[in-house]
Parts: sequence; C-alpha cells; structure tokens
Amino acid sequence: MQILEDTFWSHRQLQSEFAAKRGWGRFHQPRNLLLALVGEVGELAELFQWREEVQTGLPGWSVSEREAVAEELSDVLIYLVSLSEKCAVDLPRAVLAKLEKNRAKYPPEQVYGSARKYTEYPQ
Ligand SMILES: Nc1ccn([C@H]2C[C@H](O)[C@@H](COP(=O)(O)OP(=O)(O)OP(=O)(O)O)O2)c(=O)n1
Repeated sequence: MQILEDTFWSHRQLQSEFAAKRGWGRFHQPRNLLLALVGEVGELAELFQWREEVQTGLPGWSVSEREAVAEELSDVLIYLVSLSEKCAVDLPRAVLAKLEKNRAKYPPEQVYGSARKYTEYPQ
C-alpha cells in the first residue's frame, strides 16, 4: 500500500528533522520514546475518564474537547513512529503483515458478530 508507506516516511522524516534541529536526538532513545508514548496514551485516556459511555463520533463533546483528542492522538502517533524507527522496525510493512495475520486468524465466516478471541474458537 504505497500511500501508507509514503505518509509514514514523510511523517518520520518531519519528526526526525524536528528532533535534530533541537539537538534532541540523544534523548530520543527507545526507552524514552516508549515512556513518552505511554504518557501520551495516559493523557488521551484522561480525556475519556469519568464519563458515561462515549458513543462513536463523540456526540456532545465540545470543540475544544475534540481538539484535545486530536492533539493527544497525534502525540501518540508521533512517538509511535519515532519509536518504530529507533527499534529498526519498518512500521508500514509490519502493519500490513499484521493485518494479513489478523485476517487469517479471524475468518469472517467463523467469527462474524462475535468479539471472542481466536483461542476461544474450536479448531
Ligand atoms: N523531547 C521531546 C518533546 C516533545 N516532543 C514532541 C512530540 C509530541 O508530539 C510533543 C509532546 O510535547 P510535550 O511534552 O510538551 O507534551 P504535550 O504536547 O502533551 O503538552 P502538555 O503536556 O502540556 O499537554 O512534542 C518530542 O518529539 N520530543
């Protein structure tokens, strides 16, 4: 999927430039990036905590709340992309391979309408 790869590599390039221009390369090590990623997931979770059930599309959320969700999702993605680079993982390729694996693990005719884990289906 060329578009996925192109988007990914452009994003990775922008993030590398951002860090290099600030002399932050030495901080962007796998462990730090993982901790930063988890921190941003926490900030995203904070936006959803103590609410009633949240429906698809976030009906009833204010503009600023929606902007906050977009920002935190972006932070998560930014750190995820950097982390994949520092772990020498080709993320677009890995994602496509994982999607293929998921398709094989969860055949539609077997699992349609059920959210059970693949280990719970009879072989
Ligand atoms: N050493 C750093 C610091 C920041 N960033 C980038 C990646 C994130 O997209 C964003 C994170 O910035 P902050 O640490 O200021 O966190 P927030 O943007 O979440 O701000 P706040 O904590 O005020 O919500 O900046 C980075 O790449 N490397």
